[in-house]
Amino acid sequence: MSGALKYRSGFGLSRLCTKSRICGYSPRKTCWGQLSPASLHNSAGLKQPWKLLVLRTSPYSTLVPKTKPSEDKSVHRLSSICYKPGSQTPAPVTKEDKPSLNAADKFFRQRYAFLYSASELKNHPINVIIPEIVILGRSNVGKSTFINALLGRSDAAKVSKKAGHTSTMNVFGIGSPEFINKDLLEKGMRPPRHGLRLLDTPGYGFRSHTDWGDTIIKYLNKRKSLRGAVLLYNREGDAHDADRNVLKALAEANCKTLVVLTKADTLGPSWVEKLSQSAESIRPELRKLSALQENGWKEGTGWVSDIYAISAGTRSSPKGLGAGGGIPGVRRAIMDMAGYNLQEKTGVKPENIPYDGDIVSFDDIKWKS
Ligand SMILES: Nc1nc2c(ncn2[C@@H]2O[C@H](COP(=O)(O)OP(=O)(O)OP(=O)(O)O)[C@@H](O)[C@H]2O)c(=O)[nH]1
Ligand SMILES: [Mg+2]
Repeated sequence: MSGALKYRSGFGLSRLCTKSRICGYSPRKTCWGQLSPASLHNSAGLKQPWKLLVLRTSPYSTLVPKTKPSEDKSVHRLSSICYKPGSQTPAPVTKEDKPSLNAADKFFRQRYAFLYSASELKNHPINVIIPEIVILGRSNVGKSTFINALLGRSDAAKVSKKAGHTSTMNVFGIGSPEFINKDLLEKGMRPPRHGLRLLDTPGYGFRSHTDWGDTIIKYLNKRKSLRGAVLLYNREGDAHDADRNVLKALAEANCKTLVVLTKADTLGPSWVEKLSQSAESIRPELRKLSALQENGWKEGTGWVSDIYAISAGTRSSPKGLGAGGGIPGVRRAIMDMAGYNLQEKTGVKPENIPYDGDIVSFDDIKWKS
């Protein structure tokens, strides 16, 4: 990721504003289920997502209560379950890790707002400056639960035992916008209210719809503010054809990819070995895929070689895992993918360095699907 602009923060964050991604678009219809296309509705059951957007982007203060009754305090603040290549045990959290884990923790918990639901690419409002991270995975793998855990809450995204619950792309704004380069805002544009956007998506596979997949594939290829994808695998890490198709789509779109194994708590006392086996089985697939790409989607640059694990949806976990285990490490990895530099020393005042990269175009809203 080439950085042209750098801000320094007051509490240990800085953001690298990157040049826009350029990627080809080839429509595919192989992902997101085999069910017959249904007429798409947004999460409130309305057929006009734009109206929903207007209704739900009410002033920020009404979206985030001052008291946080549902704040989930079960996640240990600085835990991380990260399997580095060749290692059979998770990398220990060291003293040096703590400031960056802490900074990511603050950023994610600081503020959030539900912004809008979109069932088609053209329903996504223009966003030229706030980095976006999309969460992908099979139906029921735990995407919505994962978003709640990242935010340190239990009620932001709707969770269900029933597969296929999330049926639109639901977008959350999080963190402070203080490191975003506001120079890129055109006259009349609203200043950013968040530092990052997270997108919950409908799952693929069981009870999914082809239309959902088409929309997401278009989003991966066209959205210039997209900085990366978190691909959730179930705990066994067993890749289905649907997972492979999505990985291929990410590779072809040259979208930076972070793999996270979910539901680690269900693995029992030998979770360390089982997760290690999963990580070791996923990496060769990623390597095989990146060998076929000529667009730069390689280990390290195209996909993150560290594989993370989490147990997001439960308070009781096997020994050593901890309730909500691993979430803080993933928060930091997401911020890294989004272009934030968490290694900066704290207490440094913001500093502007002129942007010399491409100006991100304004065209998101004009695309027709
Ligand atoms: N034990 C355990 N259960 C989890 C975990 N994460 C999610 N779940 C459960 O898995 C089920 C599905 O979770 P969701 O977050 O709704 O899954 P999803 O991927 O958003 O599902 P769709 O929106 O249908 O694609 C729910 O019953 C969650 O409580 C986890 O880490 N551990
Ligand atoms: Mg969901």
